[in-house]
Amino acid sequence: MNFSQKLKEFLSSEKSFAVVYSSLSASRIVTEKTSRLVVLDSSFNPPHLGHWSLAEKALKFNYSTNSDPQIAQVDAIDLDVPIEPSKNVVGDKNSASALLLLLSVKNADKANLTPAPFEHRLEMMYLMAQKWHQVTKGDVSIGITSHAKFVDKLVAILEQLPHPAKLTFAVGYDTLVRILDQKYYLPDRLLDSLCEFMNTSDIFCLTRADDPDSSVQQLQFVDDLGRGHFAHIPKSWALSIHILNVPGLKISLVSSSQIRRDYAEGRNSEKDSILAEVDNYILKNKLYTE
Ligand SMILES: Nc1ncnc2c1ncn2[C@@H]1O[C@H](COP(=O)(O)OP(=O)(O)OP(=O)(O)O)[C@@H](O)[C@H]1O
Ligand SMILES: NC(=O)c1ccc[n+]([C@@H]2O[C@H](COP(=O)(O)O)[C@@H](O)[C@H]2O)c1
Repeated sequence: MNFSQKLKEFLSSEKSFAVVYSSLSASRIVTEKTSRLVVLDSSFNPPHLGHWSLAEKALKFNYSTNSDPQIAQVDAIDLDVPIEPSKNVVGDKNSASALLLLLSVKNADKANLTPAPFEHRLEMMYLMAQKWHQVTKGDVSIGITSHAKFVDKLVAILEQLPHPAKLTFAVGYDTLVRILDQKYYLPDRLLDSLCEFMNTSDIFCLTRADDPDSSVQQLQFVDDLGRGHFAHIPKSWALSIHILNVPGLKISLVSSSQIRRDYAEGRNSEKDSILAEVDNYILKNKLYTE
């Protein structure tokens, strides 16, 4: 797939969101049957199995009981052994959910960080999307946004949905904390800025093992939120935040920056953290060599 033209068109347009690929026909991201669209927003630099796992868990999650139907089973097996995409993530039960891989060309914190050009990232996202569709049989699309903040991403995506669907933003704990950080909304109040977002969409959050906060502290943060421990955050918002900790999940240690360092230093350790197709692409195109 050649994304250069689509990327060029997007960057030179006034648009803040565009769909550049979909497993559905006519670049549709949802159908009339889709009740939930899971949005995985990232700089995909490169896409890795931590992203895959986050999407997988967000799609499998039971939002009505606030639980992961497979967590008991996952606990019972040896989580230290395989790090591979698991099969049949999206079964019939979840057939009304779809995944949107969203490339952010602007970041709320990092200024113009482009170790791999956007064309390459889109190609790698496409490899992940193809694999996702092949393994899970689920609907998946790829979008680009120029919005850095989630509140703005939500509005831009909703504007282009041909059918109404609930949006669930799948994020790691480090991102959840930043979504709720007042500093991104100044001079406005967090309460005013996020109210609509929290009332209309969900956040699915996976704990991260590489975070300075322990998994217990990460779970506690959302628990405290629901108890109204933060004066500037309404406790009702916790109803829209679903946090999941999978004990021993090795993939929660993976990060794009670590993978880039591993490639630059010629280590082989990154192979366990990305799809083989993405690994081949990185090597073929000599990405992250310095
Ligand atoms: N291993 C992981 N487990 C859970 N969430 C993850 C994991 N890796 C990334 N995420 C989440 O995926 C989203 C997009 O991640 P991002 O592109 O920033 O990846 P990253 O690997 O953290 O990148 P970088 O190391 O360059 O900061 C963020 O919400 C992030 O918290
Ligand atoms: N308040 C917010 O909505 C907020 C804050 C920090 C990062 N972000 C976004 O989260 C995504 C992931 O960010 P990092 O790559 O910095 O982990 C990016 O799209 C970034 O712009 C949003």
